[in-house]
Amino acid sequence: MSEVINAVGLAVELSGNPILSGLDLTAAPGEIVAITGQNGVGKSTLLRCLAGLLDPVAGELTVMDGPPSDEAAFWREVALVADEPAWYPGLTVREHLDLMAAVHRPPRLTPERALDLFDLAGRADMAPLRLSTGQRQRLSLAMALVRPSRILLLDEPERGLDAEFRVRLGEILREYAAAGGTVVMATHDLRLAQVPGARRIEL
Ligand SMILES: Nc1ncnc2c1ncn2[C@@H]1O[C@H](COP(=O)(O)OP(=O)(O)OP(=O)(O)O)[C@@H](O)[C@H]1O
Repeated sequence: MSEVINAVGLAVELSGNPILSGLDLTAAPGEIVAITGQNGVGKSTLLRCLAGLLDPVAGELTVMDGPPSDEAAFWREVALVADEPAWYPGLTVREHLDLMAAVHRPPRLTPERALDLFDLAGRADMAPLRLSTGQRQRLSLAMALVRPSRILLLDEPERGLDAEFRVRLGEILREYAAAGGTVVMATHDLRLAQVPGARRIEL
């Protein structure tokens, strides 16, 4: 199986301070890689690097066919859920999902299926800003999962989620990987990091 992410000897600095050094990481289609470690160890920094939002100062990094780049062609294959997205004013929860399904063809999930899977059916006609924190996080994840992608990058996807939904999230990620996708997530949830089939990397 050929890897879709390959980092060798990666080093990253922020404002001249070394954050990561000598980091090796691989991820193949069908894999879930869970990056764990203490606050400030560099998990989000690593994800930003994999997303092409931050350039390493040393090492080799390949994501799919080359170095990651913050360009439309790259983002067509890569879905990132990190900070809360900017919600479109005037669009409901359902319409945010409709938008994803209309733009990214063919959608992985219909908006109706996503509303069910992410327990948002009862909130479909509300504006996202009227949702609770955990419901907004579920909408962020649902929008990423409606789109087709090869790589899913998640920064603390468990943020705001209740214990029951965290278990479901593990199942959703397993399904994504079983269909050939690659998940790389930074997490503080050790149960999520140990979802069957996940490989854990402690920074
Ligand atoms: N602009 C910056 N300049 C210098 N250092 C920074 C900058 N931004 C972040 N850092 C430092 O980089 C380190 C790594 O931050 P990062 O957010 O990647 O950690 P993390 O492992 O994701 O932490 P957490 O578990 O708290 O989310 C931290 O020590 C942080 O203080």
